[in-house]
Amino acid sequence: MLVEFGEDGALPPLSEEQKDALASTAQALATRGKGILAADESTPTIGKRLEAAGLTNDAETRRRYREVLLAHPQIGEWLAGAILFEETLGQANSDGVAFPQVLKDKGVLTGVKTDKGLAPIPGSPRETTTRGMDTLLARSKGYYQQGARFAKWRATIRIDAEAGLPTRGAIHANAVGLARYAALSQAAGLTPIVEPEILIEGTHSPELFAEVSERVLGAVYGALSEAGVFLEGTLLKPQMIMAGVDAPEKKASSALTAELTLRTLRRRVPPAVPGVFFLSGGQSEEDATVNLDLINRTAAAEDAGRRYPWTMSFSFGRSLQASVLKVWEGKAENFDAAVEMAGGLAKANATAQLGQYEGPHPSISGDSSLHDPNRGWRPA
Ligand SMILES: O=P(O)(O)OC[C@H]1O[C@](O)(COP(=O)(O)O)[C@@H](O)[C@@H]1O
Repeated sequence: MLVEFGEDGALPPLSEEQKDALASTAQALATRGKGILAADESTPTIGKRLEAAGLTNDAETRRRYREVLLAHPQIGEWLAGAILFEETLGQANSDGVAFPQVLKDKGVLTGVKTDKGLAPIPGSPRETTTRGMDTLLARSKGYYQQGARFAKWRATIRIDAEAGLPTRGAIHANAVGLARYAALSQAAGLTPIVEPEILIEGTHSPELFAEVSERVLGAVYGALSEAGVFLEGTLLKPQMIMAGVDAPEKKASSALTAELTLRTLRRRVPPAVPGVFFLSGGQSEEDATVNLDLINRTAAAEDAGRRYPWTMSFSFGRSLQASVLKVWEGKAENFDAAVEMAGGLAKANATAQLGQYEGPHPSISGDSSLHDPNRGWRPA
């Protein structure tokens, strides 16, 4: 039975049964040797990618493309979950099987993007908060009925040291927003993935990226605590720590990324959280895999169980899709090859979760990336 608001409008505490269900979803998603496919791009975002590949951004093309991503028969060996956009939740594959059922049949949990995109903060328009809170509880209950068991909500933080960004106000507003989202998702039976994405756009050094990440994660876990969120029934989706895309020293080495990412997580993520699932953030497909692998190898060498209690895996969007889209080209005759590519990318990253990735990488080219400089706010 899902929670209703009390007469005073407040959320009653979760029952033990509700907590058990939320925690077991989080634990299933955090299964070692598996990760999460993020195929939840909103219509404008997927539109940019489809249009760049010469395809039309209509509902049927989006359905056919999502079918490619979810069709591999062994996908459940490498993916514990897949995050869908709400439109996809209500669509079916070409045999008429609803996508949540397609995933269930393969042992993959269905997730859903529950945010409604970004809006500029009045007075600091290069910073954003995330939209969709007013309808979140009702929508989340509906998504649960459609088969979703976990949710994702993306907040973004921009670094621009010269302009004084991020502001304290933006960090606070986004932390509180993520905490409210997490509490409402749990009330609806959905395990929340909390995503405070620190944008890669900018000239910042990896060290500044790490410093900002610590501030942001500190604020987020403080707000989750204030909101009474049950941490065992949550997951974190952060960015790996690296240089800004326009930094003079453009590419941080994988070793530095692993070191700073692990240090940041160690300092700020409570052990009660079962899993940390990195976003790919516009890295090339191969870089994302190599970095995930090195993070897990480094953690293992440092006594993973003691210092890093969470599963560290992937919740990649672009790094699991760029080559798939290139192979598919929207053509029926490329379906099988594109499905193989989707499976190959998922498998490579599942191996990297175990710190056992040896290559060669299945992507078309090492620089296959869908980096998009406008992933902060854009008009809806
Ligand atoms: O801008 P949108 O449409 O909300 O999409 C944001 C995308 O960012 C992610 O949160 C992370 O994706 P990447 O791995 O491509 O960085 C995806 O889950 C999601 O599809």
